[in-house]
Amino acid sequence: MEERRVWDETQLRKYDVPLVYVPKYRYDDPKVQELISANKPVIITGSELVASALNWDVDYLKEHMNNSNCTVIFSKNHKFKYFDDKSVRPDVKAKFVPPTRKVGMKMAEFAKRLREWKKGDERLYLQQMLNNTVGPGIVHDFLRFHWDWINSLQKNMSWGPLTSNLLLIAMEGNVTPCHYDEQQNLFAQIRGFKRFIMFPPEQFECLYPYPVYHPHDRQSQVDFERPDYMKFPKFKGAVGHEAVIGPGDVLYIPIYWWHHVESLMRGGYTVSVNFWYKAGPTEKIEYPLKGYQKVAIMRNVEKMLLEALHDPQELGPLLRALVLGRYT
Ligand SMILES: CCC[C@@H](CC(=O)O)C(=O)C(=O)O
Ligand SMILES: [Zn+2]
Repeated sequence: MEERRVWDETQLRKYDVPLVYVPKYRYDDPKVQELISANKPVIITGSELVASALNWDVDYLKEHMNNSNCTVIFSKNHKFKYFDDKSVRPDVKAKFVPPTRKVGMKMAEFAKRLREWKKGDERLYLQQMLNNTVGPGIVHDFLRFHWDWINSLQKNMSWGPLTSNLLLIAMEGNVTPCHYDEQQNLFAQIRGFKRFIMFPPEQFECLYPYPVYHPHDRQSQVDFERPDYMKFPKFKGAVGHEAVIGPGDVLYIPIYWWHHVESLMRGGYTVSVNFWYKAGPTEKIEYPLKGYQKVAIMRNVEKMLLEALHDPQELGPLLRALVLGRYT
């Protein structure tokens, strides 16, 4: 049946990227397991995975997890580009300008800042791992997640262990720029609507990730709002897979798939919980290798060459000498 639209296209940001739609199926439809085992994205409805948390708004969370110290990210614009400057070399870190800043605060303070936010203020994005500092009310809701469904999925897909559940509370219009993760992800939407634009690992060449040693490792260098086609010409060839999810929906984001994520403009703040799983063991290696396996190989080659060469500036010339006129 035609579902009632509670959002419209004007709430989506416009990018110069052709899009195809991610399919949507009920959780008990065999297509869901078929797509997930093929590492393809799918919107899963009716799973009731986080039905016990559909009442998680900031007032309820303030009530039941106010002893937790939550990580809140501040940004001067709507983009929250992830960075990790802990593991980078001192010379790289010295040159790096972090695009956002992290502050620890209680849920009550976050709720207050959300309420009192006005145009021109830094935007906020709460990104906090659910841990044993949450109150008994949250534990109660968490224990009532539809674990037997997701545990059977984890087992059938021979995924590794669940590593974490991240609670995400974003202001309307917030954007997490395009990046990939090295974990399987079941992304559960609780409040508001989020839009994903995803690209398979095979489109690595269109998305130009930062060097592995950079704080923005795994993030695309392409600014979707103002793509630099001189520097990133192959971005013209990118084709995105679009999914818009709302309360009760779960989106499967396959490991190594690129994803740009935004909370719909004028849609109010959004609440989500993700489920990150380590990859399972690779059964039989089949040739030709899959896109994601080649990405993993390229990451290892970069790391090995950096280890051997020491100076990142030497990596380009060496790889050019290795490849140009010989493998091209
Ligand atoms: C820090 C994680 C943010 C999330 C995207 C989003 O909801 O803004 C994501 O990228 C993921 O779940 O992998
Ligand atoms: Zn991600």
